[in-house]
Amino acid sequence: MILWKDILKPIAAVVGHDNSIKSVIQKITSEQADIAFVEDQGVLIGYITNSQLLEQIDTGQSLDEPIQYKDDMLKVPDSLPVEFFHNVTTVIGVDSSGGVAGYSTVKNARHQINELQLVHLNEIIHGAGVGIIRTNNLYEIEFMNETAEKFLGLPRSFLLSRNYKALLTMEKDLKRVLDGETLVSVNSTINFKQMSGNFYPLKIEGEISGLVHMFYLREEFEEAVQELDFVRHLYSDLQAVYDSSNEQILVIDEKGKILRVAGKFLSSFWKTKEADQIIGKQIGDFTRRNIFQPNIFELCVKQKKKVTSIQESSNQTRVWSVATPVYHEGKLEKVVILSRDITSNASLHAETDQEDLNTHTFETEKKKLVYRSGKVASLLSNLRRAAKMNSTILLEGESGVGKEIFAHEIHFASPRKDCPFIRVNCGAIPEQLIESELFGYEKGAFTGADRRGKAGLFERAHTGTIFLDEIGDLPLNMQVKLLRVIQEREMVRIGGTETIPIDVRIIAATNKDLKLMVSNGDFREDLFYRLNVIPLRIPPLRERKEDIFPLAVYFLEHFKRMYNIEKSYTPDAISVLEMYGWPGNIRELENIVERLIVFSQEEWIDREVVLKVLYGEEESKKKQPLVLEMMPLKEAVAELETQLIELGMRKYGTAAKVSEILGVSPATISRRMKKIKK
Ligand SMILES: Nc1ncnc2c1ncn2[C@@H]1O[C@H](COP(=O)(O)OP(=O)(O)OP(=O)(O)O)[C@@H](O)[C@H]1O
Repeated sequence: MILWKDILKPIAAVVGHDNSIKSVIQKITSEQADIAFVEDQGVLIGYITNSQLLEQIDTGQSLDEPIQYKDDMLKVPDSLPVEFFHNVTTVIGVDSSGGVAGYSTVKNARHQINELQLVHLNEIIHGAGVGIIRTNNLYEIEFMNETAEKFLGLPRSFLLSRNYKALLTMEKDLKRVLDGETLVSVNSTINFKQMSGNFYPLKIEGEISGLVHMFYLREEFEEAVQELDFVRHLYSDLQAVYDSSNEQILVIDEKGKILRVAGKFLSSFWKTKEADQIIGKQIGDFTRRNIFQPNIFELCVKQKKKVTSIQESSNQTRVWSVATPVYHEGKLEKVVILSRDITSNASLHAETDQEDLNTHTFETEKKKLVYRSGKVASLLSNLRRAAKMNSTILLEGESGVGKEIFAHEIHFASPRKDCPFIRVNCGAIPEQLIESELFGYEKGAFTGADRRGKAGLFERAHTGTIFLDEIGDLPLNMQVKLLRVIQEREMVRIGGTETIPIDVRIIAATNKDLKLMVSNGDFREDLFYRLNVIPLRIPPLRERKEDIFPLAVYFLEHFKRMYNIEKSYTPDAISVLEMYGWPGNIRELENIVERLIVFSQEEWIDREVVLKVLYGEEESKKKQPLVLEMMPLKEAVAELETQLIELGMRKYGTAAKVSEILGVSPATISRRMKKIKK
């Protein structure tokens, strides 16, 4: 609100009501005023301006004649807001003590109000990026805001009072504005800056007193348009990238609703054909229905940071996912999840194995054999001794104990180590192919055969080692043929006549009881005795528990490298692994470690997750100790005692403390410990 006192000017010249024109002109000139106020006995009764004096002279009056002053004047308290009154041209402001505080013409008051309103308007639109320039009706710049200053790159001190019309280059005549026209969307240039904006005539009391130019810089606007264009192109480029990407890109809102899917849609993971079918659904519904685990969105929201995890679906599709939270002004807005199918890597691995198995390429790379137990150490020393000789070795052991890896050890410890090592999985080759695979064929031997003929595995293993895995699965007719090769050390290709000498070291392996098979008539006795020259039994993992920890760490390292993530076991987790019975032996341990990586959501693989993975959700909730296999009671009690003492020693370090906790004498603990060490 504008008050009169804000705009009042001081009264410079006061004259008497009977003063001559001449004396008033002298008074106004000496005071450098353009208005003189008329008084009578100390009271202001009117006013006279330069132009009124000139009018009087114009009518032929002599300079000595008294002035003809005007009295359309009103006295108002100076603390009141400015308002305009009918038939009043000049206002005298009176202060609180009744004295004259100053004057203002109505025209000046309107002008001032306009000015202040413009300042006000500038404040309101400040930041909107609009330049404002106001001129008087001589085009002289009287007001400009900071944006105008910034846009034009010229300081206010330079521009104020300058002729805007002279500075401005534009396609329309600025005079039209002063004639009352509004010009909309006019391009103009000043100081090499291109502007676009509107020109408005500024009216005060119906009279045009100047113009207002409101504008923005064209380059800024065009930049914005270009930016928009760029974003549009970027979007279509990205769409193309997404479509050819191997990754699935998922955008989820802060509440877990799937907003968008781009890139490769992993349909088998979702168990859904089309990406459209998951849009709008809650991600949590999928994990609740166990379509896959874990809910990486939830992990990301909880941890408020980027998280990585392997997600596994109920149909064994595994994806490696990275979830990134997107924040806007400190608030979670969405989560973007990139997922890559790693099932294909795994099956690729299996396929290569399969291929090895079918084509039986040379497997010369030695696999690392990890162990810590005395049992494996002594087995290895026997095995290496046997390796030096050429005798046939029969490896016996449960499935998954690592028979192949021990066969490798034999080969690499033998004089044949630089020659081929050929693995034949007797159980995996179709019966009708087994003969041609083992012994090869001559060209044209049978329909579908390679025209050039093919060497069999025995030929390819010449001078090296042939590892006949799952020998118990070899069909009886093939057992006869194998026996002949072993006895005669020579063979003939299918369809061929030439005998080929064979110099191979045979290692056979089985997880079946071959003796029992012999007595059942399923395995030839003569072949059994030919193979069973040096039998070596590989103990199951439960009989060499000391190997569990180094193997678990070895596989964890392997998967950490494979998936490029960081995880470690807690000591309790290891204890649980060591207590487990491992019916599937090392192969099972390997699989379990991979699953632990999938299911552990933190960087630590803890006891709970191990229990869950090993025994399932329900079993894992049972109180320890867990007895999941049948065993003689005496053995079970001894096992429990051993585990309690070992756990106690790991936890408390001294026999005294352990005895206190277990409620037995320290002597009992020492005795048991001696027994354990044996
Ligand atoms: N001591 C070990 N150190 C490192 N890896 C091992 C060890 N023993 C076994 N493995 C690994 O465990 C897995 C199972 O081993 P392997 O295939 O040799 O078992 P197997 O006894 O031949 O089983 P099958 O019943 O199929 O004959 C393989 O990946 C193997 O590399």
